Amino acid sequence: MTTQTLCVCTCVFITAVMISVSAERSFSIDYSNDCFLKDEQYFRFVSGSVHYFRVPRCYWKDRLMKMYMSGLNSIQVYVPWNFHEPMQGVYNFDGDRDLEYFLHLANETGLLVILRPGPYICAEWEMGGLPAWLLHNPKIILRSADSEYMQAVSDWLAVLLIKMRPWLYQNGGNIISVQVENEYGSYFACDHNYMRSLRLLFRNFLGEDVVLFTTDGNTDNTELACGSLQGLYATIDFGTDTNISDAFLRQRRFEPKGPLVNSECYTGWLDHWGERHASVDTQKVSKMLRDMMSMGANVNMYMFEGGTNFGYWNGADHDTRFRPVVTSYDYDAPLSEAGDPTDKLLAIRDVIKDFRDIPVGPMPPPLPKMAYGFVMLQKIGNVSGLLEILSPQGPVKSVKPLTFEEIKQYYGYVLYRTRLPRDILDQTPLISPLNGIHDRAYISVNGMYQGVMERDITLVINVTGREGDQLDLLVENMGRVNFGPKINDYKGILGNLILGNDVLSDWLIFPLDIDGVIARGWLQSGQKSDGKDEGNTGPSFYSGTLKPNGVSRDTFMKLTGWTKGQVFINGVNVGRFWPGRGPQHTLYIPASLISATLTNNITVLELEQAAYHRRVVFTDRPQLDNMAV
Ligand SMILES: CCCCNC(=S)N1C[C@H](O)[C@@H](O)[C@@H](O)[C@H]1CO
Repeated sequence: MTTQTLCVCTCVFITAVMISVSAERSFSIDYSNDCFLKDEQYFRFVSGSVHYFRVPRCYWKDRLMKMYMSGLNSIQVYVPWNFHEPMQGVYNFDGDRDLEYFLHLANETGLLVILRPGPYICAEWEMGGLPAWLLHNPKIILRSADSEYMQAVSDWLAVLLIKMRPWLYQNGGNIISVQVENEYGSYFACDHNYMRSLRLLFRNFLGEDVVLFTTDGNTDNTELACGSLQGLYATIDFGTDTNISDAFLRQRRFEPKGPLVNSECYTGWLDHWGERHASVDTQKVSKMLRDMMSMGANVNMYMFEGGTNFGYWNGADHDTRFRPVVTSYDYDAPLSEAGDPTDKLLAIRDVIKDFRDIPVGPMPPPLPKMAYGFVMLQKIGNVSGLLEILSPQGPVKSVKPLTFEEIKQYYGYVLYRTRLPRDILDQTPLISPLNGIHDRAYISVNGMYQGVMERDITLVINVTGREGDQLDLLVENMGRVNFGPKINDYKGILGNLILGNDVLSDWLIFPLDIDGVIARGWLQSGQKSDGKDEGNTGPSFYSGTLKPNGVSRDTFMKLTGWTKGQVFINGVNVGRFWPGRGPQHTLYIPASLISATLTNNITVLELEQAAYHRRVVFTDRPQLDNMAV
């Protein structure tokens, strides 16, 4: 047989296989029998939400296996646009961002996937998943047919959805359906042209036979009226505080035929700093699940595994005031933040087993935890004194303050510096007249800490000083609003600051590469350490070492006596701490960040007042509750 003949035969064989595979695989809606069909057979999904972007890659299989052993046949997963396109036109799908590897693991575990690529996802994630670089144009209308927004959306979806197409069930993958936008009916714009444009893009990139759907809250019909669209199957979301029959009646008004679907059945709820820890009663969750499954409904439990808002990724809500979400996304979910099965999971599994066969075998046990004990930290220096390292390119000079977005830094911290225009020997108010501190500013005069200004809470602070003294405001982005009309959430100092009768001007604005500097190990204890205790010199870095003990285990870091800041473990930003506000009092540290053999570096950015004892402790249990610190 000639090579050419062999090649032709091979192509024919592969084509035949692909046709036979694709011919057998299909996922669709059966409007006659009000159900989904998988390969032309009745199918009901029992699903749980898990966010790969909130779980270290090394733990994805662990969480997926526990979800499978719980009796789920599907998972539901968002795709945060800002997680994958940090700068416009720059894409990252590596490591903890390797979505296709996550899909592969789900497939390997026997789990189908309900994909929710947004482009907006809400999810208590920074700006609801939208990239902050969209805000370069202050006139942009997010989540609308705005041409600049739609161009960016189209470019992003071209990258993502072309990647996703082979993963569709009918193409041999495990994605059974794809959500367009997210609770669009809850957004003020109600722009049907926007939804029509998205529908066209999704169809263009994914083909005509994928099940596309929408999800909307259902407190009243306006949400579904603005969020649904012909050609996208309308589904709803609700929790234990909703009457199930009433809810599905509202879905039926928009989908008179087809499967009943609750796309977000809330198993718990999110936590904001300074508020009581949210929890949802297990019995209520079990009963709601049983009732819905008895009706033949398709259910996705939001969340099944919540995970963690590592780094700066938490979002915020803003109704009456700015309410940033905590680092933990435990969500009181069936799997804890650390992936441990809870009583809620066991109760849910007991319900599911009455409706479908669940895998035989034990539920994987909680992963071992380690109480590594105390670590003493040493002060390295304050932010104001480390600018040469933290801001090597130097400041941006501007008569008036510029926002984070204007200097093209999107997350973390920026230092704003100016000089006092005159002697102010008496306590003089420093005011942000337009409530323009977004979100917290830590204020120092000549390196001596004065206090905090905070969005919506502390708009005035009294300072004193002499003409020409250095006034520093370290401004923190606490996370962009992820829900509602204020998601175009600019950060930094918005508008001018007034000191007494003076408008402060002639600013030096320092972008800070804190994460890069710490990841490169350029900030170690003993370096520029001032050693002596010269009072509170404002936001400062502290570091110490956790000696290896031959064991690398999950652990929880407790910062009793510290005030507020950021933790880095071996150069990785694990998130914010704020024990004085709570309800979160420990930070989850996955074992993947702890070396069993090398000395572990612990770096803390303390924004306000360090613990006098300079100690932190690594314990074997989390504390996310309303107990005193
Ligand atoms: C406090 C307002 C919360 C708004 N978000 C709501 S209703 N939710 C629906 C939203 O679709 C989902 O991404 C999550 O954000 C969920 C809450 O966990």
